Amino acid sequence: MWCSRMALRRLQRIAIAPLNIIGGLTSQTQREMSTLPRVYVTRQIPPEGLKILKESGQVQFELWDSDDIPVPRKELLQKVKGVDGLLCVLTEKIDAELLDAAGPNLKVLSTMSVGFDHLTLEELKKRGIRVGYTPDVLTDAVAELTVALLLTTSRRLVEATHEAKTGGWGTWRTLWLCGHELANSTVGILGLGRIGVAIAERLAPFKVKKFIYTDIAPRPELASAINAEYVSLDELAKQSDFLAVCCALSPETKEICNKNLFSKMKNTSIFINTSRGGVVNQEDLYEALSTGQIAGAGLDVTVPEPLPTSHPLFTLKNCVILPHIASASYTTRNAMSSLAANNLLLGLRGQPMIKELKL
Ligand SMILES: O=C(O)C(=O)CO
Repeated sequence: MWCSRMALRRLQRIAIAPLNIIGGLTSQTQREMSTLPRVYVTRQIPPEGLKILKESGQVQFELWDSDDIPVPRKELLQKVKGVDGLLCVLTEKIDAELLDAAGPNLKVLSTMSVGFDHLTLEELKKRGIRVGYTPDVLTDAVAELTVALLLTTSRRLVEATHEAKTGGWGTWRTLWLCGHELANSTVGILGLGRIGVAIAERLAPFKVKKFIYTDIAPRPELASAINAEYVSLDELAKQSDFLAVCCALSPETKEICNKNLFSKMKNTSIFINTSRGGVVNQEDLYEALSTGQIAGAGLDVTVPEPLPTSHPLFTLKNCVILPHIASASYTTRNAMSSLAANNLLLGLRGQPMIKELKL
């Protein structure tokens, strides 16, 4: 009895180590370890999530121990062989090839993201793999960043600091670096969900006159919280002084922001995207910005990511581009990693996850 408790304690300590340092254990502990579900983690996730996995004593896991470079596809296809669970981030494409490489043991996938356009859901469903994701915990951070990006773009802050630093700041001028203000404006939301509501709640104190939104269908419960009116996509384009894209990327929303939409927008409008780059046709956006069809764009997401520094959008003064940082606060990224770790562990125990996608 005493012996097996010791072994269990040792086992719990060892379970926190990446698989590749299992060697050197007694054969008894190795035998006990080998019965724990195997998990591959595709990124060095923030410490709170890692701690949950380590202290669970429930899994043996290996992780790609870097946050700077994603795991190379070839390595990933090797590492997933025979795993029971996979914890990934949004840079990993989870498709038929990867699921075939993993094989039939794989029962749970947990993504540390609210977006799931990197997952081939039909393939996961076909194989009976359960999927966890991380909504809600990032809503505040994404809404905050969206407001920051909107103001940065509409009040031309990047141009302004550049001018101040590089000698462009002459005398006080009456129309120099003028932008567009939120007071008395109409704000349009493309895709009204938790994040869209949180953005509107933060913008309302800026004396916005009206919120409008479009979606597949009206969403009265969410809309009533911000007193937003449901309109068609055309009306959204026509009426919005600020248009914030908050929809998920899907076959229906792919490049939904294109020439057709931009051509209906006002010349004074500001376009903001913190959802996914794929919802925008970037050539059409470049055209709209460079011809003055719209006044400015703030993008936290692009295709591809990273956007090559030689991309034409980087040449435009009226386009502010951020490197996909909407959820990047310490609190939020730790909360996302904890939720992803807990979803994974619950899934492997056959219990309901905290946040599980209905496939
Ligand atoms: O969670 C996501 O889907 C992101 O884009 C990162 O915040």
